[in-house]
Amino acid sequence: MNRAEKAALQLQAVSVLRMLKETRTYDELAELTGLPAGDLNRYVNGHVLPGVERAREVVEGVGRNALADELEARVRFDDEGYVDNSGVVFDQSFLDLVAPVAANTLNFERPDVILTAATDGITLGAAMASYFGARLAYAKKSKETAVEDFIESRQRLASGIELTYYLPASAIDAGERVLVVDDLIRSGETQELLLDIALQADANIAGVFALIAVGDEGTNRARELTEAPVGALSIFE
Ligand SMILES: O=P(O)(O)OC[C@H]1O[C@H](OP(=O)(O)OP(=O)(O)O)[C@H](O)[C@@H]1O
Ligand SMILES: Nc1ncnc2[nH]cnc12
Repeated sequence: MNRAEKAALQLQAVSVLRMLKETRTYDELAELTGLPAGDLNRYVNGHVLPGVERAREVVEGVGRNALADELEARVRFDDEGYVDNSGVVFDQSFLDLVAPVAANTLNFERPDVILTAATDGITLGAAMASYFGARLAYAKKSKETAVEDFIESRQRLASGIELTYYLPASAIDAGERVLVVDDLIRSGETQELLLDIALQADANIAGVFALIAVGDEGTNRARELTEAPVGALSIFE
């Protein structure tokens, strides 16, 4: 880890602690994290930064569970099991907290490009790209104007409807490491199309990450298509 990465991790831990502090007293935060309340006060108020190892424990341990709880509190299911995740994908600062937690706990290789699907994957993709210093590419269901060359991937869904995603061919170079992300994975059809686009670009897959997995169909499908790590922050049955 270089110095900038250490500093990013330390600041990240402060952000996680501040988010947790919003709904807790310092004593409750001390109980949750196992850290002394006085230290937590100094971190939250920005007087002192946690050491790198402490920062890692906060981001990887408490951070992950707390974020998963927060995510679960923010999403709503309708009567037919569809998810309203606007409380999550519209909140860039929440997503900024997700990126390092995902990276630290799922052990992806550092990507060159984050690949996602318009529309709802874009804000998570932007947070991940910013964290890794990677580019963001998003495939769309229609062709972007003035772009000549596209990679396209088409699939007939169980419903019989055909779904096509298009990505400007210049968005990914051969040999680049691509991390595929999305807000939600259910059937895995979208991830399959994104993985196909990355393979058409002769890229290497670094991993597949979703905020929310509804059941395990989609993640299992992705695991059949790549040996890279596949995971989600929260799984809903
Ligand atoms: O695993 P799957 O069954 O493929 O479902 C997941 C996909 O569905 C949603 O996108 P949607 O197609 O609704 O487009 P949107 O982001 O524009 O709403 C979601 O953002 C994922 O991309
Ligand atoms: N919002 C949503 N909830 C559940 N499954 C989905 N598949 C595509 N969009 C979805």
